[in-house]
Amino acid sequence: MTAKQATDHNLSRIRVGLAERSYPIYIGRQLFEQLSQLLPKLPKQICIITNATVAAHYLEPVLASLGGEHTFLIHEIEDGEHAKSLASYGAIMDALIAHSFNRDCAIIALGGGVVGDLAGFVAATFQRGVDLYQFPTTLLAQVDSSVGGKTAVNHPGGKNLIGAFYQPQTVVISTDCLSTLEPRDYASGLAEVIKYGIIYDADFFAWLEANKAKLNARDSKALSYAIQCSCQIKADIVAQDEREQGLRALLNLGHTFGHAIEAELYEDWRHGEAVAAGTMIAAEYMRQQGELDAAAVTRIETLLKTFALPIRAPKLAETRWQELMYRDKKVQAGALRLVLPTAIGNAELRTVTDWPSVWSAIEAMTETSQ
Ligand SMILES: NC(=O)c1ccc[n+]([C@@H]2O[C@H](COP(=O)([O-])OP(=O)(O)OC[C@H]3O[C@@H](n4cnc5c(N)ncnc54)[C@H](O)[C@@H]3O)[C@@H](O)[C@H]2O)c1
Ligand SMILES: O=C(O)C(=O)C[C@@H](O)[C@H](O)[C@H](O)COP(=O)(O)O
Ligand SMILES: [Zn+2]
Repeated sequence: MTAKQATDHNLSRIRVGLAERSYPIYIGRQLFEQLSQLLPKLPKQICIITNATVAAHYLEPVLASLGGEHTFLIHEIEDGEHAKSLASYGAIMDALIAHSFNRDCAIIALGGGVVGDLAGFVAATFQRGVDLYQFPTTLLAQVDSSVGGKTAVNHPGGKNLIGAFYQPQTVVISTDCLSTLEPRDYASGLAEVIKYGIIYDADFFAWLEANKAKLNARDSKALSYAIQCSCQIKADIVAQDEREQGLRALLNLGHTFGHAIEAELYEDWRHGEAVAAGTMIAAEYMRQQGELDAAAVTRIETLLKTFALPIRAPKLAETRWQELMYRDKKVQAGALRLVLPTAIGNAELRTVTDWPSVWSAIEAMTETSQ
């Protein structure tokens, strides 16, 4: 049965077209119940990486729909950003080896971005690479982390410092998962959705503004549209620049600041929350440079606030900001490179050597300055 014949009429399919290999993203309702129709025949050995929170809701339908002819290794990691670690990675490798998993096994990531990034790095490196399937269950993972092949674990020194580009075979987005998501995790995903509007698509940004009430109410049609647009934009960008030589860096809007916040306060800040505060600093920087009009900054702030996302950064010492931001993967020849919005719908990657101007924007956008 092909995707088009699958039982859910709302099913849509986006292709991530890469030079070496393309893959589909399926988006629809109750897709975890239709896996045998959507996916090619999977190998006998399947390792599902998940956590207890997600497993309680979605493991059973996934197992039932994949069928009984497989040998399953279910590996649950701890819940939280701290689990995106080399220790978790090592524990999964130990389990795969202890259970005699071979190179023809498949890894399924069932969970949010933490599970997806970690499972992706496992798949990229176990026996030099095995098939990876992404089943994202948070909004953030559905619109961003499951697509495009960035896999990673964190290091105490910073976010995503150890990882690989490794594309999945298929991404299956079952949108009903979002009904069980905590409000802060839902909003965190919306921060990455808003990012796409700012960097790439002014019409999409305006649509988000017009549909904010529906999105706040998790209206399924509005959500489905937002997920499809987000995945399409990400697929377009990744298809043009898989390894982040240029264009793809735009997906990092707000992240040089956001990753610094997360590295310092990951127990308290969700990824999307840190990205939201970081986006405001980037926008304020451009306003201070006279390159983004105040009305655009206000539109970004208003939309982020609508979803209860933080629009101000926590107070950190200037030296700590510098130390953390200069660990960013975009740093080149010792210089910061920041993604900076020039208008709603457009952003540029710029080398910035004038630290005082960056600090001025950070200071203006810190909590105490409200
Ligand atoms: N690879 C990429 O391109 C990329 C892109 C964006 C973010 N990321 C990474 O993703 C991570 C953040 O992902 P996240 O926001 O999904 O966080 P997460 O994976 O920690 O999930 C958030 C919370 O939601 C719970 N959860 C997951 N699905 C659920 C569901 N359907 N119902 C109820 N609870 C559910 C999780 O157990 C967790 O407690 C960060 O590490 C970030 O760096 C990666
Ligand atoms: O896919 C990308 O490219 C992104 O930058 C998406 C980001 O939302 C994501 O948080 C990513 O993991 C950040 O990448 P990093 O290279 O800064 O670690
Ligand atoms: Zn991100």
